[in-house]
Amino acid sequence: MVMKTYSIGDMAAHNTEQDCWIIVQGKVYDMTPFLDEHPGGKKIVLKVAGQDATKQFDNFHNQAILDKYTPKLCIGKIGESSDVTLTAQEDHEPAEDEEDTSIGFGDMVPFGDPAWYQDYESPYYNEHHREVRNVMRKFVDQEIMPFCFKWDEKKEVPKSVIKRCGDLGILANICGHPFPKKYFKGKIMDWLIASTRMH
Ligand code: HEM
Repeated sequence: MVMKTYSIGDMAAHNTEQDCWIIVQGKVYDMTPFLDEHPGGKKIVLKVAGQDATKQFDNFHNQAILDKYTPKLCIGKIGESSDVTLTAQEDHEPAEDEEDTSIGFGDMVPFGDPAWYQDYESPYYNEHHREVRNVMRKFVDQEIMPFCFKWDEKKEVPKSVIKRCGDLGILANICGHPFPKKYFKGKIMDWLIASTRMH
């Protein structure tokens, strides 16, 4: 069967929840009917609607998933002539001290997520949490996600990653309070101690 060819320019108009196309490995996928079923949630897909999401796809899935869903969702391919790239921003994460308010967290279903996902006012959810959340997200996006499938296949997480978690103060989370300070250092540790004092 001959595949319909689209240009990058055609993609831009299909960037909403009612009409959501993405490019993965040069092919065009109409995600609209699949958004509500997508196991990773619809919001993450909508972030890359109308764009080339190959990198994001590769971060979270393997080829078998693409092969399985191609007959159902693929509507064509990107034509040769499309020399413009409209790649979804990989480095979208906010700077350490900056909260990304462009989009919330979770599925944004009212009462479907914990209230703090959507950044509702809360006396308990404060700046410390937001800072820790930003650092954690950045760490996971940059240092965990790109490698997690490889580690999964090897059935082994490199020791250097555990050490890095220790250096960042993340390992302290599993120790509970009082934290064994001498083994942990870093900003997160300071925040954990500060927020524990506040509660
Ligand atoms: C052709 C397009 C896509 C299809 C068919 C698809 C399908 C799926 C499927 C079947 C899963 C469950 C995987 C599993 O259980 O192992 C999944 C999970 C997920 N997908 Fe997609 N997806 C697509 C595009 C995307 C894109 C573009 C993103 C990101 C921008 C994304 C983000 C995620 C995330 C975060 C998960 C959850 C991963 C996890 O829990 O380990 N997906 N997707």
